[in-house]
Amino acid sequence: MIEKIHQTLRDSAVARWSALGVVAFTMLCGYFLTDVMAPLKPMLEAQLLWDSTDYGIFTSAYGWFNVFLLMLIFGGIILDKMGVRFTGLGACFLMVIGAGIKYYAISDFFPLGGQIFGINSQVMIAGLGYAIFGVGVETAGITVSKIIVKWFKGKEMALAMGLEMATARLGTSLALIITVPLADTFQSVSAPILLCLIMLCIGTIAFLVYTVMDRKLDKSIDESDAEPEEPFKVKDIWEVMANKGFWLVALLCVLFYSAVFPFLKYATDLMVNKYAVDPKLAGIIPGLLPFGTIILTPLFGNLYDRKGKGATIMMIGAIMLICVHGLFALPLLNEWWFATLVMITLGVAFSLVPSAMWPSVPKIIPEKQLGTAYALIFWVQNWGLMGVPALIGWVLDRYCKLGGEGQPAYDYTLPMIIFTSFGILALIVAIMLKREDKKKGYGLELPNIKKN
Ligand SMILES: NCCCC[C@H](N)C(=O)NCC(=O)O
Repeated sequence: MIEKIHQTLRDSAVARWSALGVVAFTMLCGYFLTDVMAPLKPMLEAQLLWDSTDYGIFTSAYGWFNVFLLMLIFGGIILDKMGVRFTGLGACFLMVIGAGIKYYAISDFFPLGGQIFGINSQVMIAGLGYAIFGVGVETAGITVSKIIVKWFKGKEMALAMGLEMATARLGTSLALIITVPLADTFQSVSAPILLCLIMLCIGTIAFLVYTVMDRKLDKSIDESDAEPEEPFKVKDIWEVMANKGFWLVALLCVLFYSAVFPFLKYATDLMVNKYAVDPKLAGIIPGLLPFGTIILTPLFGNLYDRKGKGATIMMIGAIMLICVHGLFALPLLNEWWFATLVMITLGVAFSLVPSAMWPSVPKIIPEKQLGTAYALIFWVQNWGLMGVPALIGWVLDRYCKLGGEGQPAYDYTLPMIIFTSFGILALIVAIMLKREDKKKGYGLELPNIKKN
């Protein structure tokens, strides 16, 4: 007798890779807006009279609601309770609303000159928009992670996560490379933000398409013999939080990402001030970083899927991070080509750690708690994404200003020492995670693809 094999839609390679393509495009649109203001820092200072502290406050707004109003944690609970379709669409709408407010604040329609809590009202309103957008894009991020686990568990999960991150980071590269030329062409700082707003609307339509695919997947799961998923309960949060492996991943995440994403917000300015790169071209060098990760993150993800060694990969990434920021801090070879080489190395580190870290979470946490676990990790990470840019902006204004006509505005040594320290702490945590894996047998050093 021929045994009937009950398949679900995720067993179709075309279906699962198409689903990935659609949600990855939505994330690309989100990442574009996230980093669009970074290359504009010198323009914001020259045209809108912002200083580094204003820029730091605005950039830190990304995490205001996620951190203080616990929006990310609510997002994770909603995700586990209501599912990916409802949560993903809600996240897209928040991104569009936030981007709209940010555009209004930077556009010519905004009345200049006011203050809110003693801070430039333009900075505060742009920050409000960015804070709402931050809730949307982070919730979209955890939703997409859960979507990938749903379609790819036991298959090419790390490769899929790597490809999703790679696509999303195309958005970061676009932001860093095309923003200044676009603002110059239209003679307007707000023109690139308007483009982001349009792209976010298209990204929302793409997610709507995904909801149709997701419905079909659920239907095929219902019709198969697959075990039904246990429903999420609030006590699951405490279970996740009682897990030491979870905390180590969360700590590694905040330390590692604090040395990368906030660094990117200042990297264009670093190129101008330390390496004397023309401000019009300065975004190209940091723009190479996400570009490098576009190729390498899926490559390392594929390696993890097939060969394992996840904990070791994270340690190597942390060591490279320390070397890179150390080299940026040293008064050595202040040449654009040297900065480019170091930036490419950072791209390798920035591919290694995420390609192993995100697919390791489902090895530590059961699937029904994954939304909450990713949300908690993103919440911890958001303390860094919020606090570090504000800290660096303040440090620049307070300790790094250089005087004199024709001189660069800032000495970046101290900010780069701060970023190096995050790398050192990340390495210590990565070593602890490897030890914990040995003790608890999470399987971080084992391949993800199960051989039948
Ligand atoms: N510039 C985008 C910030 C996204 C942060 C997000 N919480 C995250 O960590 N995503 C994974 C990644 O490596 O991009």
